[in-house]
Amino acid sequence: MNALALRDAVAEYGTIRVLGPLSLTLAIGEHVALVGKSGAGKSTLLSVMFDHWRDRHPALMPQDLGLVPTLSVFHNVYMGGLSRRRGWYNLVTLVRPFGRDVRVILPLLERLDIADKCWTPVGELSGGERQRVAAARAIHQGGDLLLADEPVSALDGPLAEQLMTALTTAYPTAVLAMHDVELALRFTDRVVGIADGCIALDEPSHRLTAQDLLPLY
Ligand SMILES: Nc1ncnc2c1ncn2[C@@H]1O[C@H](COP(=O)(O)OP(=O)(O)OP(=O)(O)O)[C@@H](O)[C@H]1O
Repeated sequence: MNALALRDAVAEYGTIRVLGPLSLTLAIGEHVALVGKSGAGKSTLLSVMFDHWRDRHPALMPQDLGLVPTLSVFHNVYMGGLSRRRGWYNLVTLVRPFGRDVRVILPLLERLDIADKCWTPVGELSGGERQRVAAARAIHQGGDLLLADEPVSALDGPLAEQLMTALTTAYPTAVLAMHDVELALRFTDRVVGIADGCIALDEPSHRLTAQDLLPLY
């Protein structure tokens, strides 16, 4: 996979420009945090990346998670790999999952500390549990590139760290919008600060402290 580049990207809602023009190159193997205050344009930038790099089949973990509340945790995670199976196989799975898929998905749920909810409908889970299901689905999808919007916003402490570890280990290249700057600095290689839809800061994480990011807020 070659480097991923955006050149003079813009996004508008109606006649109002909310992003760009903005250029950014992402090296393969790089974990990048997008930081900035609410409304700065982080989600918009992630969706521009998703559209622009669609041919790389990025895994997307959207802010609203996009889970199906009536389906079980297992089935929501299984959906990450839907395109790998034939239609009939997916239909049978809806009624009676195959053992080989359970043997793949259950250990993933165990790693994220949510295996006990495997057969629970997602609509009955807490916000933090749902976030871990969405992360498991993104990991189950597999691929080279992850785009995640606030993937650990409903978690804190060890669970947030566990999820950040799982996501950054599963995906060699990732862009993660994050509001927890301490976590962003610890788990990513590079921080891109967004302000008013433009890049206000772009530095390797090891050169930054949380204090350096304060002017973005
Ligand atoms: N559907 C929409 N219609 C019109 N304006 C929108 C829409 N979605 C977002 N915006 C505007 O675009 C700008 C950027 O929003 P965006 O969601 O990208 O910010 P963000 O940095 O992700 O914020 P947050 O941290 O709160 O999620 C904001 O001014 C927002 O009001």
